[in-house]
This record gives sequence, structure tokens and C-alpha cells, in this order.
Amino acid sequence: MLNKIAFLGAGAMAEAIIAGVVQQGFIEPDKVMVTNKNDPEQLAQIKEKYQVEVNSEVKATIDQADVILLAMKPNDASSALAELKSFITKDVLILSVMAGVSTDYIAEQLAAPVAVVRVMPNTSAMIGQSATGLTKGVHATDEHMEIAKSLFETIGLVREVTEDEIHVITGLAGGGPAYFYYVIEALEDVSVELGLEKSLASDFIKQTILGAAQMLQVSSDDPATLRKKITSPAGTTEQGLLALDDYQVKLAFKQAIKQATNRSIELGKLLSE
Ligand SMILES: NC(=O)C1=CN([C@@H]2O[C@H](COP(=O)(O)OP(=O)(O)OC[C@H]3O[C@@H](n4cnc5c(N)ncnc54)[C@H](OP(=O)(O)O)[C@@H]3O)[C@@H](O)[C@H]2O)C=CC1
Ligand SMILES: O=C(O)[C@@H]1CCC=N1
Repeated sequence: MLNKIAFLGAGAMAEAIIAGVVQQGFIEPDKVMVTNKNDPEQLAQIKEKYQVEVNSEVKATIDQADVILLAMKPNDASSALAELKSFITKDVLILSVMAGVSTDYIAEQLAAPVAVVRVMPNTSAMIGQSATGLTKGVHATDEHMEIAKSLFETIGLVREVTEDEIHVITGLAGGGPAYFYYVIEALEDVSVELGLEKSLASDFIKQTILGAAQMLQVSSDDPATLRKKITSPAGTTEQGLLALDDYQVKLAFKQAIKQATNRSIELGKLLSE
């Protein structure tokens, strides 16, 4: 049982994890303390929404915490770790959701053999539906991994991956919901263009994507087989898929994941320069 989780960072990802772990009952809200750089209003909102504790000081936030979750942007990592360094105790577990930032970098900046688990969730954590990759830093034990796993399993699927693989997980799943939202924006736009009310279109799009996702979960068919079952020869779907091929949409998605993955690698390298 955890004594306290300290969140350094109170932005979109921190909030999604806080909402998830509190609402799924992983930890009592009064055992969660949150700080940020300089936005008391955001802290007040988080406190009001989730009944967690907030504090403007790092020292007070991490006091008595057995888990510290780093949820600032990668370019704030260096200054945040420099501040954290003076307060860190050796038996704390550091979880970091920062894209690209390696476990070694975090331990080096803290100048201590501290247990670090690098985590890549996504914002669907908010409703318990994240897909989260975990990577064990050199000083983290199996017990630390179990703590990290049990925390993130309350807010979705968890898989342990290597530190190389977590870059791909970042490109694929960390930002993954954004790609689906982007597609949905286009589907909404065209439905309105073709004469549907936006809310009607939105209902159909949401149910269609949810149904497709659930089919993938329960069916023994692979995605290509499921697609073929929808595509009648000389029918409507065939025309839709022809357009997607004409516009090289598969290639575009492959390139998107490659670029996002490469950016994760690059963010890590930029910090080490
Ligand atoms: N958004 C997403 O979908 C995902 C994000 N991530 C990772 O999560 C991290 C946060 O992303 P996101 O939530 O989107 O970013 P946001 O900009 O929404 O939030 C960043 C937070 O970090 C705080 N912060 C900055 N410096 C410090 C510091 N020194 N000490 C304490 N808090 C600090 C900011 O405070 P203030 O507002 O006061 O400046 C802010 O609350 C990133 O590293 C990102 O790679 C990972 C997976 C998915
Ligand atoms: O865009 C980003 O850098 C972060 C990491 C994954 C999702 N959002």
C-alpha cells in the first residue's frame, strides 16, 4: 500500500493519471500531492476536481512520498531534476512520463542510484483506458516494477518494454489518441459538408470507431480480414478504400509514427548534449 504519490507537473498528462488513479480507487485522494512550476490556479482546479492535496513547493510535495511522478515537459526536465536533487531520498521510486527522457539521464541528474521507471501512458488514462509502456531503469527492482505496474494497470493496459521500444510506444500510443481524434475531425467535417447535422455525424462516428475497436478486441479475425468482410466487390466501401489508397493514407500513417518515434529519440539526445 502506497503512503503517498507526489506529482511534479499538473498538466494534461498528470491530470489524466490523477483522475484515473483516484476514480479507480487505486489510492485515496488525500495521499496524492501535486505541484507545478507556477500556476496556482491550475493546482486549485485539480484540488477541487479530485480532492487531492496541492502545494507550491517541491520539498513539501515530495515529503514522505514513496512514489514521485515526473510529469513536466522534457525541456523542463533539467531544471526540475536540479531542484529535486537536493530533496531526494534513496528509497523513493521515480516514475517519469516524459517523452524521450531516459532512465539513465534522470538518475544521472539526481546524482543518486535512485530507482527510475520510465512510463509512456496516454490521456485515455482519465477513463481507465490508457495503453502504457513501462521500462525499468538500472536501479529499479522487480518490486519497483510491480508498484509501477499495479498503478498503471488500474488505468488501462500495461506492457513492459525495452528503453528502445518505449520510443516507438511513445510515437504509436503515447500520442496515439491524437491521430484518431485527427481522423474524426476530418470525418465530422466531411459529414457536415455532405449534409448531416454535426451532432448526428458525431454520434455515428463515435459508435463506428467504438464498434470497430471492440470487434478487434473480441474477434479472432485480423484487421485485414475484418476490412474485407465489409468491402463488397464494386460496392461503396471499395470506393472509399480506393480514395484512401490514392491519397497514400497508409504511407502517411506509417510516416507519422516514424516521425513521432524519431522525435522521442531526438528529445532524449537533445538533453544529453
Ligand atoms: N499529453 C499527453 O498526451 C502525454 C504527455 N506525456 C508526457 O507528459 C509530460 C507532460 O505533458 P503534458 O501534461 O502534456 O504537459 P503540460 O504542459 O500540460 O504540463 C506540464 C506541467 O509540468 C509543470 N512543470 C514544469 N516545470 C516544472 C517543475 N520544475 N516542477 C514541477 N512541475 C513543473 C507545468 O507547470 P506550469 O503550468 O506551472 O508551467 C505543468 O503543470 C511531457 O513530458 C510529455 O512528454 C506522455 C504521454 C502522453
Ligand atoms: O506530444 C508529445 O510529445 C507527448 C508525448 C506523447 C504524447 N504527447
